[in-house]
Amino acid sequence: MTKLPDTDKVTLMTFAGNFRYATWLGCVLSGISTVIGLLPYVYMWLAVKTAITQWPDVYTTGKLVRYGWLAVGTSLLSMLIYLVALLCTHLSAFRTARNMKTVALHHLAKLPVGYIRSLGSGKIRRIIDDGTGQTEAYLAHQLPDYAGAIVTPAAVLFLLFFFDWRFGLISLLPMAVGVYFLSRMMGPGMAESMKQYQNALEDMNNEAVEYVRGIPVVKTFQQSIFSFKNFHESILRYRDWAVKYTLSLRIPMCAYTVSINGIFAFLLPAGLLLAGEAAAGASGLNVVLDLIFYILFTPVCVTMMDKIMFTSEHTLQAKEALARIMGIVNQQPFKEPAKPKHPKDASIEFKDVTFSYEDHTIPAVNHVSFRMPEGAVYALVGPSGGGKTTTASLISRFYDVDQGSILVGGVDVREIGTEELMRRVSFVFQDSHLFKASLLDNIRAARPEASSEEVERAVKAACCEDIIQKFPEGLHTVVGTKGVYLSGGECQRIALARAILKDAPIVVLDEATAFADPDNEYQIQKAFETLVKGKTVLMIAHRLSTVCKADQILVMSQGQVAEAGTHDELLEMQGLYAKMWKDYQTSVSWKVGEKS
Ligand SMILES: Nc1ncnc2c1ncn2[C@@H]1O[C@H](COP(=O)(O)OP(=O)(O)OP(=O)(O)O)[C@@H](O)[C@H]1O
Repeated sequence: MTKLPDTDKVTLMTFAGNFRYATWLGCVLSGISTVIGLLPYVYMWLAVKTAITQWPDVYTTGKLVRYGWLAVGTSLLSMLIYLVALLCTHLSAFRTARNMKTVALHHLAKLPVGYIRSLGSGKIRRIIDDGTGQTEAYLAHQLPDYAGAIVTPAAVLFLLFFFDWRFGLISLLPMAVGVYFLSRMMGPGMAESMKQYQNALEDMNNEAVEYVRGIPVVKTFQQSIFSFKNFHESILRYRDWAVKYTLSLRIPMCAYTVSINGIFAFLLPAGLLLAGEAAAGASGLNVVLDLIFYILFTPVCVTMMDKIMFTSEHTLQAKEALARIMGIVNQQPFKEPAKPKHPKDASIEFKDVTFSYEDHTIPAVNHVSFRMPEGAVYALVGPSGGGKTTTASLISRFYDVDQGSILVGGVDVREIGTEELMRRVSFVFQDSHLFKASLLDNIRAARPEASSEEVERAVKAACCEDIIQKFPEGLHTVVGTKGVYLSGGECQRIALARAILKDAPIVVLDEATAFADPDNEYQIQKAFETLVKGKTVLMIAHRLSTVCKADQILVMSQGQVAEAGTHDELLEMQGLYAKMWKDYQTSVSWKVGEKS
């Protein structure tokens, strides 16, 4: 895909590229097919007329049979043209959806991790996956149908007035009333309703994902009602919206349906009246024959109006889906420096850093300053919600600071090119994610150009050999398929192999041993020692035993560094750390079943 034009000029056809001609061709063909599709009604009526007027010598002129075949032929021709039309629109629709997805996903990869987290995976999936699906269905089916539906009125009007203008006028009257109510339903309020509809669905998606992710916790703690609350509330919000929306459409929808389906109620009495006036003879018969035509033909008008109504709704849905995808595409990635600078070493310095999450008034990190020389091991500890994870994530620019600056190797992280910054920092998260790919590819994600030998060395250094040996396909085993699942601790060891392969000079570790059993923890510690050798390490830990040997321990509380020093210095201070240490000692000495 070439570069996108300005946002207000972006339409679905922008993503179709040259395939837009296929869409236009499909729409024109659909219009032609619809007009040809009206002819069978005319031929059927001509056949009926022939049968009545030439009775009993119906077959002598051969007209009846000819009209019959013409009705079948035009009907088949209309279907064939429609088939070709759909073929064209499908080709373009698939291409458009693919391009939209590619553009959105490529752009998403450039956006700050913080933005992606704030959006939530349920919402992202709905916007990109469902949004492109909606536009695909719209371009493939609804747009050609719409093209047919808007071409039809001209032909319909012509036919309505061609046979008997009086019946034409009578048929048109209820249709005009229908159009009036249709326009009331499709007004500007409808666009707003579509927005609310998408919002409610996205909310429900996010909450559903959160709920499913939390099911193990729900089951363990028997908290079904409590944990279902958010999901339940999002369903209730959707229900309220749906009920309000349905009620608001109740009157115009009923009036619309009654008027367009009520054409017969006008036609029949008018037909009787006009036939009565024309009295007996040829003109009376003509009126009856014309009436038959209108009775045959007006259901086509009803179908046409319905198509216009439903397509208008789908047009708004597709527009809204495009707007939401463009919302992601227009999100600016962090500005790349015009002249990127290169860090001179692997030191880290926080200079009076303050950061608040969007829509939060209390800063998660509040005037934090510290300096880590190259090769130092620092630990972040402190009560939950103290700001440890946020502090660590600011180093790799998951978010940009509000005040102050973070220097890596003496250079502000905003002046380092994103790729270089990513190369210099390895992040091992609490819940290390493995892709649904082979173990080899999972480890190689850190450095795609790494050879198999380098991956094997990393596997050995991260003590992952036992994991690999468990599977007959070894490193080529695909995670997440055919019952191949790894425990939390095993995932972390693979993540450590990934980080070892990356060999970045700075390592940020978030709760690396949190999910591990004793055996895994031992292996993780061994892998961890290999990983951090000669590196600058910032480690977040709850288990204080793992941070005793750190060069500096920063105790974070309410977004600030409350205390800093070595383990011994902090114990001497008799402050927050000393209290945490005492609590920790008590907790490790607990024995199950022992009375305190
Ligand atoms: N994505 C987010 N959006 C809004 N607020 C957040 C977000 N992540 C964290 N916070 C808030 O920022 C504050 C600091 O959170 P942070 O996760 O950094 O603390 P922490 O010390 O790492 O906690 P824990 O030890 O429980 O992981 C908390 O008040 C938390 O509620």
